[in-house]
Amino acid sequence: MPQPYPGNPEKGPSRIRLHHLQQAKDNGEKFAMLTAYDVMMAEIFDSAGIEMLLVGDSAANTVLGYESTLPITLDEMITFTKAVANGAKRAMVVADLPFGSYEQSPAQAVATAVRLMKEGHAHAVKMEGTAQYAEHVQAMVLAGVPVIGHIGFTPQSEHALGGYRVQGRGDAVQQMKEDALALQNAGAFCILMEMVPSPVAAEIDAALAVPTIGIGAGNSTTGQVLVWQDMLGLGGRRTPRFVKKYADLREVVGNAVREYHQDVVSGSFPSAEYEFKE
Ligand SMILES: Nc1nc(=O)c2c([nH]1)NC[C@@H]1CN(c3ccc(C(=O)N[C@@H](CCC(=O)O)C(=O)O)cc3)CN21
Ligand SMILES: CC(C)C(=O)C(=O)O
Ligand SMILES: [Mg+2]
Repeated sequence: MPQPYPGNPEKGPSRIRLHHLQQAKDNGEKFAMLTAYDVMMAEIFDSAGIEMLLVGDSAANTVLGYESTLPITLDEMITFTKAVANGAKRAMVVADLPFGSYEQSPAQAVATAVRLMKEGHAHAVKMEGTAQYAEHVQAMVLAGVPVIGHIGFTPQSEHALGGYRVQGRGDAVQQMKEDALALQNAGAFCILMEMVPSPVAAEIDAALAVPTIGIGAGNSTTGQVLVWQDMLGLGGRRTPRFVKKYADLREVVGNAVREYHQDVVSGSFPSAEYEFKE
């Protein structure tokens, strides 16, 4: 992947587009995606060189506090997407199609994707689903919507899948490969695989012409994605095993806020430098 700023503002594309991601796959290079749900984190991730920002329906968990991704609405997703688009100068902004907003028909999927692009200013959408959703992908692509297919563990189907578990073991491998190929052939520009055994993800990546993104899918996918609150250690809840924790923001924020509280109750904040004079 061509490297952006920091330190290298001249080199690299001003906006990550589909062909840059395809080039990464073709050249054996990698790219990174992080979730984002608001403008400030979007700005930080964008300036740090993250190629793709995912406005995940994981906002249901990380922002709204639900136990699953099922309750988040399209209107809520549009609000978060707008905020992220406002902070993303270079990164491609991808929005999840939330549960219930696309399954009924290709037409419903198009209408939802159009709202995420027209009102949310997303550059692309991601849809959970198997080969049975190929027609949905085809209809969105025909309408000018770049689509990422999300296979493997698809959290919107947790109740159908029997909980949060690794997918694509044993007999399911061939089916998963066929799903990936069908979604690619329907026009998906990228396939995301969640909680898939690494050798299976590697095999599917090799079988596909388009780039892949992994989360809990090993090191052979073209790109990787993590939920930012997990990788920066903000989430207090148990984090999945595939998460590497790069910071402990829960501790950083907790300490700073405790200090502020202490300063206020002791009367040491605000001191003179924070006051307005007459
Ligand atoms: N904060 C957060 N991080 C995520 O990665 C994430 C979300 N939310 N919400 C939407 C989906 C749901 N995902 C998840 C959430 C939890 C596990 C999890 O608890 N995994 C355990 C158990 C796996 C098992 O039972 O086999 C693990 O140890 O990895 C996995 C994927 C990934 N996405
Ligand atoms: C975990 C990623 C892939 C996702 O779909 C989300 O954040 O909603
Ligand atoms: Mg999602």
